[in-house]
Amino acid sequence: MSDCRLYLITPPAFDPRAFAEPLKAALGAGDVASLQLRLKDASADAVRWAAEVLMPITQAHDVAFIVNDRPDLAREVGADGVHIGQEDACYEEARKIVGPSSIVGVTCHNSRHLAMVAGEKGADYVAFGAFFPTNTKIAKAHATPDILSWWAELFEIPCVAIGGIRAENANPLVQAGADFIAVSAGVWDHPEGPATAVQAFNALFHGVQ
Ligand SMILES: Cc1ncc(COP(=O)(O)OP(=O)(O)O)c(N)n1
Ligand SMILES: Cc1ncsc1CCOP(=O)(O)O
Ligand SMILES: [Mg+2]
Repeated sequence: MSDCRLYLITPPAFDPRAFAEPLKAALGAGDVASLQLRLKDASADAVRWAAEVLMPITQAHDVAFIVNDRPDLAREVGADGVHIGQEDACYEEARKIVGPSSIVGVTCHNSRHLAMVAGEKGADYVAFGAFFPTNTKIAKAHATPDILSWWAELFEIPCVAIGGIRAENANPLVQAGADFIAVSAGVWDHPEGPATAVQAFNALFHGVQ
């Protein structure tokens, strides 16, 4: 059994009240560590409203709620943390806004250098990807599992694998030492529904030595 856990990313656009149902199904189906609210190009009010609807659900399941891109909104809505990319607020600014006890995660693409810099600054996790083709985002980089095994061997800070991951292709990433597998379409667009996808990921994590 591995210690790897699921890190869900919301679909790119959704109606919060309608999304509450698949979210409850996913979180009720098995272990999920966190949910990232990722609403690109949405207004601040849309992010606030989504957080208001979704956070009570994540809290009820003991799932961390992370806001993408916007440390200011993460703080305002009382999220557990923020995820920042290389073109978002810098680490220092994000940390200053969300405070010392909130989660700050940093995109590191396929770069060992970016990951070491983020870790040195105090990031709570580093994210590598994209590992597989994805329609969710035009990915800037392609990562391979060796960056996960390199990181896991040298550093204690958790690493996240992201990009086109489904239960069927995740095994090499789990084997390589990913602490979290970040997934959007692989859960929300699963042909048998999000609950089946969450179960399949957890079965994989439990089966890996
Ligand atoms: C867990 C996780 N990893 C990577 C990303 C990508 O962040 P970024 O590079 O800033 O791109 P956008 O997601 O903002 O389009 C992420 N969101 N989450
Ligand atoms: C946000 C992000 N960053 C790199 S790939 C990606 C998309 C993740 O979504 P999916 O799991 O649907 O590929
Ligand atoms: Mg970003």
